[in-house]
Amino acid sequence: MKLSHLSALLSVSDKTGLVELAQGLHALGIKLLSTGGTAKLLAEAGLPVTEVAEHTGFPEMLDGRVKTLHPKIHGGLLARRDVAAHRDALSTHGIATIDLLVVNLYPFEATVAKAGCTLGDAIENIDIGGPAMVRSAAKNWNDVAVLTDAAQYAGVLAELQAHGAVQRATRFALAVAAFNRISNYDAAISDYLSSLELPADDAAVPARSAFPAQSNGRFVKLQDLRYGENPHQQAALYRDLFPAPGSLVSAKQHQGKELSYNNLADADAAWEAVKAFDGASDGPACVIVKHANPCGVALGRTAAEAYAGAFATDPNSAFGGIIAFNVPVDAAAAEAVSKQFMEVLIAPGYSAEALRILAAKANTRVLEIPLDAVQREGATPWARGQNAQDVKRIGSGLLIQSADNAVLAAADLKLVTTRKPTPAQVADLLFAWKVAKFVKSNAIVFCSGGRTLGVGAGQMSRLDSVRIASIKAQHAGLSLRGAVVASDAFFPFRDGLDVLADAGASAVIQPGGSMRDEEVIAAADERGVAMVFTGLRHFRH
Ligand SMILES: NC(=O)c1ncn([C@@H]2O[C@H](COP(=O)(O)O)[C@@H](O)[C@H]2O)c1NC=O
Repeated sequence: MKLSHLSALLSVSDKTGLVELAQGLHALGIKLLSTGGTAKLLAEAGLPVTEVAEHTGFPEMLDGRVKTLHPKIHGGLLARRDVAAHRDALSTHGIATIDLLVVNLYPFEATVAKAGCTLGDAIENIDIGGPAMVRSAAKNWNDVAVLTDAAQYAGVLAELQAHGAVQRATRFALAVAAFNRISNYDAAISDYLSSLELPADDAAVPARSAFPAQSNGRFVKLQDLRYGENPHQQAALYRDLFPAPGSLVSAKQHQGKELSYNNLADADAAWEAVKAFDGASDGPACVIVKHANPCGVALGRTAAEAYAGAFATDPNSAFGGIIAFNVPVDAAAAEAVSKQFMEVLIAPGYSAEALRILAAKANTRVLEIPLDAVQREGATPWARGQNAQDVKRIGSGLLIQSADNAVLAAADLKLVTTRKPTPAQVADLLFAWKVAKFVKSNAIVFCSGGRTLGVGAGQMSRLDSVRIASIKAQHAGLSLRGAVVASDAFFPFRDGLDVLADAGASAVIQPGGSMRDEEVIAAADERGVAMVFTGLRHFRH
């Protein structure tokens, strides 16, 4: 097929797949027009290409700041082929139409992500001519196909080969993708510039705030949801433009009903909590979540053992829960969880046998989220598979904070009582503290032997959370004798300490910092309870 009346303008920073695309276009008879570096590459590949400078009669200038900003380019992209006056204007001024635009932009995002990026480097990587052409072509999508991503090349080439033209629906989709790309590009520029402190000169690396003067959220829709938190609310699921490895939005669903809004919210709570335990160093962990709170968390030698511990904490609440593991689910774990009704099961993997067993629970949503790309010791929260920031919507506003990614070690604990916790108690205190972080405030978590025994969540009074946690343990038939307790924030009075000591607790972990710390420490000493302070609070609202 010869499409010799068509011409394509190619101007790309990232040259991936470019030669193959240009070869395909050339084979169809499409004329190639290109900017300096791109033209050079095409010419080296033996393709006949006209340089933009030759086409416009104007040299590229100002270190490439002006290359394609010319009426011969923008006229060729913007002219409506169905309007006689546009066609006349083109012929009066000797402007040829451009039917296909292939552009990707200077790598601004990658440049500013590098440590040591100077203000000057950042500014030089703001592409001007590229986005201008993309806008022109995308506005005139009825007549021009605009490609802004190498992933689009093969499909467009195949359409040209099959139909001799790019289909209308494809041109529209390409235009939408093009506007999304330049909108994301401009948002990245705005984020960068509005977050920095102007340095003395352009050769300096500017200091940047994590909270830019304008926040430009960039999210991509994954799916519409049947409804929101309640059936009268509409909802959809979005992912970050660049999701962190091991995050819920990258889940593969093996089976089960469509995920609902509440399923996703609870699944995220369960997954983030179980991921806090490293399968390699902590061993298998299982978290069961109901209404965004863990109702059971346990470690075990196997996934099945971890599940048994988590389930035993609160079998009533576990019904219809979300179950998450930090290690692959084997047949034994699949058999074990299959005995209960669960909404969602999440794990980094499943054995073939486990998937076969779970298939019998056809409605259960079974999600797989690989954890291999997560770097436990990664330099950034993103590399560690965590959000760097938390965002909460308030009336006409947002609250943005750095995420609560703090992790505590035994060496960080401050002993405040005469009685010292044993090494086994210290391990349990750290386990309880990790769990408390994922429980809504006021959070109280009784634990022993690497498993929860009673969880008090979301109460307006800390004392009530202690009472509820101990009552729940009683209902589950679990003794709290010798248990350890984590409190997400300090005890304001000794009463909470007294209730947990009455329940049988022998060691407590809490931030400290109350006006009445002395009173609470005295109560612990009086009751023979060992207590450590973390100096760190884990409020979760
Ligand atoms: N200044 C211009 O008129 C201009 N026109 C196109 N560009 C960009 O130049 C790049 C390609 O340059 P080259 O073909 O020289 O390697 C592309 O990323 C394209 O978006 C421009 N560069 C910057 O604005």
